[in-house]
Amino acid sequence: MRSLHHCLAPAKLNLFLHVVGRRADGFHLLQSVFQLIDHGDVLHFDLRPDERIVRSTDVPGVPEEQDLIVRALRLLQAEHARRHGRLPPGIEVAIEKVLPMGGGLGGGSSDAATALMAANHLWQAGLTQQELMDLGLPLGADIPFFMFGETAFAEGVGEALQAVPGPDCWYVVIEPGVSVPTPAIFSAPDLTRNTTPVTIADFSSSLVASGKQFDFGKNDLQDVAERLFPPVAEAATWLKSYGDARMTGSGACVFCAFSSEHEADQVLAQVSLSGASAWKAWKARSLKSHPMKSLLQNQAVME
Ligand SMILES: C[C@@](CO)(OP(=O)(O)O)[C@H](O)COP(=O)(O)OP(=O)(O)OC[C@H]1O[C@@H](n2ccc(N)nc2=O)[C@H](O)[C@@H]1O
Ligand SMILES: Nc1ncnc2c1ncn2[C@@H]1O[C@H](COP(=O)(O)OP(=O)(O)O)[C@@H](O)[C@H]1O
Repeated sequence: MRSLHHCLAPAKLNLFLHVVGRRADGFHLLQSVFQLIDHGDVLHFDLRPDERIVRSTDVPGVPEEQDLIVRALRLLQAEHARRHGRLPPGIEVAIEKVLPMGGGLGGGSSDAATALMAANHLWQAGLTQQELMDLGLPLGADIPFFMFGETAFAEGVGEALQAVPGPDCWYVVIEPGVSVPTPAIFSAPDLTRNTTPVTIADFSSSLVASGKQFDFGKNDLQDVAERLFPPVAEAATWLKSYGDARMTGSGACVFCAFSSEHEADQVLAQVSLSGASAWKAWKARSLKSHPMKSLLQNQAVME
């Protein structure tokens, strides 16, 4: 096989995100539930006649050499060479960028995870899921989750993952029109860093009690993001009139869950009437499993 086209790099939402401590190196210890949704970037991969990793699409603000996709593919190419004694062919990657940067949707990490899964297959590199997760972690804390590929309770900096049942629901997501740099949030002096740890059972029993998991906990990064980036606060306040709206990741996007597509459509119609021209709003459905998993299984059958 020489190509893999139309590979989704889905976004994630953090259904809650607690900061429970700090590591000796300054990184923050988190607890979160990560949920995949059916909205994301679309990537296309073609093997090359030479050994170069090349990005054929311009991504504003992200030079090719810094792109997480290119960096991830080079890491895997080197690992392949270490294991098999030769460099595999290069790859040309084209990106249909849909997800905003600095949106808390994990776009860059998801792109990198999809690229690693696609290249592992195209090159027949043979890395296990755990080996791919370990390879990706230094590039971005969310990369292991995307490779894990199902709703997960995450601890550590996001690398310790356990599957949990996810809600089947629709989300309205608002991009408030600002990009939030993650370091600005974690370095804020007023960030709450000592939330009492919860257990998976606490989270799961909230589903049994309420029939929905999205009203569990809170996003500890939200107060700081709202103070530093007022458009985040404006979008969150507006969306809160329709349910338990909150921010994802370190921002800037805010989301609210609904049990039907119809309810989500009704809220989206109100966004259009709100007059907030800087906002971009869309709906997405929760995903049970990463689409690359079934794509790769089907491709394997077709070979
Ligand atoms: C908080 C999350 C939740 O998903 O935010 P989003 O990126 O999705 O918004 C992620 O774990 C973000 O992880 P990651 O994407 O790797 O963060 P980076 O941008 O590389 O981190 C930038 C900087 O933030 C600080 N940082 C990051 C993660 C963490 N757990 N503790 C930290 O203190 C570090 O100083 C780091 O150098
Ligand atoms: N392929 C990529 N897509 C998006 N961002 C990328 C990519 N490669 C590197 N980056 C860098 O990662 C940063 C974080 O982007 P992203 O993961 O989309 O946001 P967030 O972590 O807030 O969800 C961007 O500002 C950009 O500098």
